Amino acid sequence: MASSFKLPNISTPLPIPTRKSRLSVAVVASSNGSLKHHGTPGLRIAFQGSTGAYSEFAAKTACPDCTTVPCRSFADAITSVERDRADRAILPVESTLEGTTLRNYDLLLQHDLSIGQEISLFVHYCLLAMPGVREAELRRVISHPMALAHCGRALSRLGLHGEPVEDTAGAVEMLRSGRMLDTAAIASPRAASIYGLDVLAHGIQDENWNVTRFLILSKPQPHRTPVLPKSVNAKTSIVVAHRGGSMVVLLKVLSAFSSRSINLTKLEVNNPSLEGKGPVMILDVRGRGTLRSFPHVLYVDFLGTVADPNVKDAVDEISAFSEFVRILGCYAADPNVYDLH
Ligand SMILES: O=C(O)C(=O)C[C@]1(C(=O)O)C=C[C@@H](O)C=C1
Repeated sequence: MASSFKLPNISTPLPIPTRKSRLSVAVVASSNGSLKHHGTPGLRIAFQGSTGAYSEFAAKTACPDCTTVPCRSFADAITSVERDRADRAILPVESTLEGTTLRNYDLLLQHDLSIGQEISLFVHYCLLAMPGVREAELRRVISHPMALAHCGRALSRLGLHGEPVEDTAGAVEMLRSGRMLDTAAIASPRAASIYGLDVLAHGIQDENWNVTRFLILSKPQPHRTPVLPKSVNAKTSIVVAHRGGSMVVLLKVLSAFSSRSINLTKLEVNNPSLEGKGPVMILDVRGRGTLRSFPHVLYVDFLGTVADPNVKDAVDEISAFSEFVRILGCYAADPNVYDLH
């Protein structure tokens, strides 16, 4: 049965990224010029990893005055917000090299947090080693699995075996504390300077255009519609769950948006059964707060807010033919890609 669409839980809008943060972040893409820049001192943003992780840098770029809260896992970062140990959690959700990080989307779907902000970072990877260690002395490389995957060509060229650890900065910390002289880490130049390591090679990612998009999540504030400044382009993220053939639903979803001239910025089918995996679990935040399972879902991001009747009509139409629709958040679309210098 189709779920009826109601206005979603939407969090208070989060601070919009500054073009140049205290960390000397250079904005590479041009700003649309309409965003206001401000920070929220004292805001605590939970991230997965150790100080110096890319996620931490993304949080600091999005909100320069925030305090970052390191967590062991992305799930812990979410729990920190649920238990009021942090105000926000930041999750990487897609990268140009690997596509959508489905594991983090699963977390997003299984918890009652809303997306309040997005930020995209150029991710430049460096090969780091203990001071004085030369490339020829290296036997292995440790890093976050995503970083190892993004630097596959460099690893083969070096003839080095990659071993996954929790996060990029955690790998650097391990080198430092274990005084590992035969091991390198893949991490950011910022992590190298925080932990006092040498950078043996810069920009070792397989592709130059290596961008990771992060979402900043907060507890939803019930019955609040987004209060986004008029000058800001709003973006909404939804998940659409269905049981029938995903192609039919896909076409219907496209038609609901195209007939109203609503621009999509993301459209992805997640059908885990194709890889022999279990169903997608989604927390029904509007119903009994239970986890519901669906064989496949669509992730859709589009420009606009549900406060706009045209957008609301589109979502109502989708709700009428699908099994379940959840609004994941409505936030300021950020056209920039930020760079780490
Ligand atoms: O390990 C880190 O530094 C992270 O912030 C995590 C993470 C990820 O999970 O994708 C973030 C961005 C980079 O693509 C590599 C790793």
